[in-house]
Amino acid sequence: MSLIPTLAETAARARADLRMGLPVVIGGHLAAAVETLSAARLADLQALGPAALVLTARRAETLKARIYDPGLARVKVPGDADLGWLRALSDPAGDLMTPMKGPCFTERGGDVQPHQAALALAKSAQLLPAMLMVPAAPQPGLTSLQPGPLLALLASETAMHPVVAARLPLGAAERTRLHIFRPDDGGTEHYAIEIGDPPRDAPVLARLHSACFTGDVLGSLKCDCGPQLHGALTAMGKNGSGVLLYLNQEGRGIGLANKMRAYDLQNQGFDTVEANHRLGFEDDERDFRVGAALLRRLGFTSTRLMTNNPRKVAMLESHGITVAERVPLIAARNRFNTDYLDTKSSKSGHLL
Ligand SMILES: Nc1nc2c(ncn2[C@@H]2O[C@H](COP(=O)(O)OP(=O)(O)OP(=O)(O)O)[C@@H](O)[C@H]2O)c(=O)[nH]1
Ligand SMILES: [Zn+2]
Repeated sequence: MSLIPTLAETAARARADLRMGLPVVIGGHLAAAVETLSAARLADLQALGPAALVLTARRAETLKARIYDPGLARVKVPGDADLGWLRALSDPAGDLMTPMKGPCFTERGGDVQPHQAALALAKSAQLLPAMLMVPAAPQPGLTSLQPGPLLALLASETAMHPVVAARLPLGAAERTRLHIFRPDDGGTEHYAIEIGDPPRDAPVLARLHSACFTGDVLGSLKCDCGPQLHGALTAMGKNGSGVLLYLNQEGRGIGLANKMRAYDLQNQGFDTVEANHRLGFEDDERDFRVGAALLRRLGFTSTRLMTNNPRKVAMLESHGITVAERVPLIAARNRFNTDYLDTKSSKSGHLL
C-alpha cells in the first residue's frame, strides 16, 4: 500500500519527534532524548517501569561508567532521579564544575539492539546522544520502529535527487551554477556549485566542503573553513572550471548546537577531538559517501581534489571516483586556530 510511510519516512518522523521532546517506540522500549525531555514526560516514563539512561561508550568513558555493551552503556536510573540528574550525566558542560556524578551502575546482558538504534537515531537527529529508555508496550500515537531495520537504514547511503539548478554569478567566478540536491526522505539538502563548464571526461578541480556556519558565514578565526571555502572558489574561478560540493554536515556531522557545546568544552581546555568524545560523539561523524554520489550524479568520475584530509581521498577512491591529484588547501594560521590545526594534523591525520 503506497500510502503507508516507508521505513525512511517513519525514521524522519521519529527524528522530528525526538527533537520536540516526544518519545518514540523502538523494539519494545519507549525512548526519549534527554536533551529535549520535559519533567512531565520524564515522570510519565518513570511510572511505566525501570528506566535506563543510554549513553555512548565515549560518554561513558568520561563518566568512568562500566561499559558492558558494544558501543554503549545503560546506566540504571534511580527511581528518584530528576531531569537535572539525567542532564548532568548526558551533557559534559558541567563536568569540570561538578566532577563527581553517579555512582553509575550499568546494566549488562540482554539484547541491546534497541539501545544502539536509539543512540544512532539521536545522532542522526543531531541531538546529544543520550536516551532515556523504558521497556514498555507501544503507546497510541507514538512513532514505532524496529531496531534492526532502523540500524540498517541509518548505516546506509541516503539517496539524493536533483531539485533545481540556476545560474548564480559569484565574485570568484561569474559563470557559475548552483544545484540543489534533496534526500528522498525530505532531510538535509546538499548543494553543488559548478564553475564554468567542466569537461566530464577529464579530472575536475573539486572540493567536498562540509558546512561551517561560524567559519563560512561569520568569518570565525577558530577554524580554517572560511578561507578554505573562498580559496577553493577563487582557485576554480582562476582555473576556469571546477565543482564545489557544499555538504550540510555542520560540525563534522554533529550539528551546530553540538559544535557550540564542543566549543564551550574547548574553552575549558579540551581539544577538538576530546570535546567530541566528551559529548559522546566520534571525532568525525560525517558520511562522505554522499559526496561521491553527487559527483557521479553530475557526471564526474575523476577529480583533482582540493583537501588536506586523506580520509576524503580514500572515501572517493573506494566509491568509484578517481582522485588523479590531491591539491593542498592550506589556510593561514592565527592565534585562535593554531591549536585546532595542530590537533587536526596530530590526531585526525590531516596533511598540514
Ligand atoms: N565538531 C567540531 N566540528 C568542527 C570544529 N571546527 C570545525 N568544525 C567542522 O569541521 C568541518 C570541516 O570541514 P572540511 O573543511 O570540509 O573538512 P576537513 O576534514 O577539515 O578537510 P579539508 O578541509 O578538506 O582538508 C566543518 O563541518 C566544520 O563545521 C570543532 O571544533 N568541532
Ligand atoms: Zn569551520
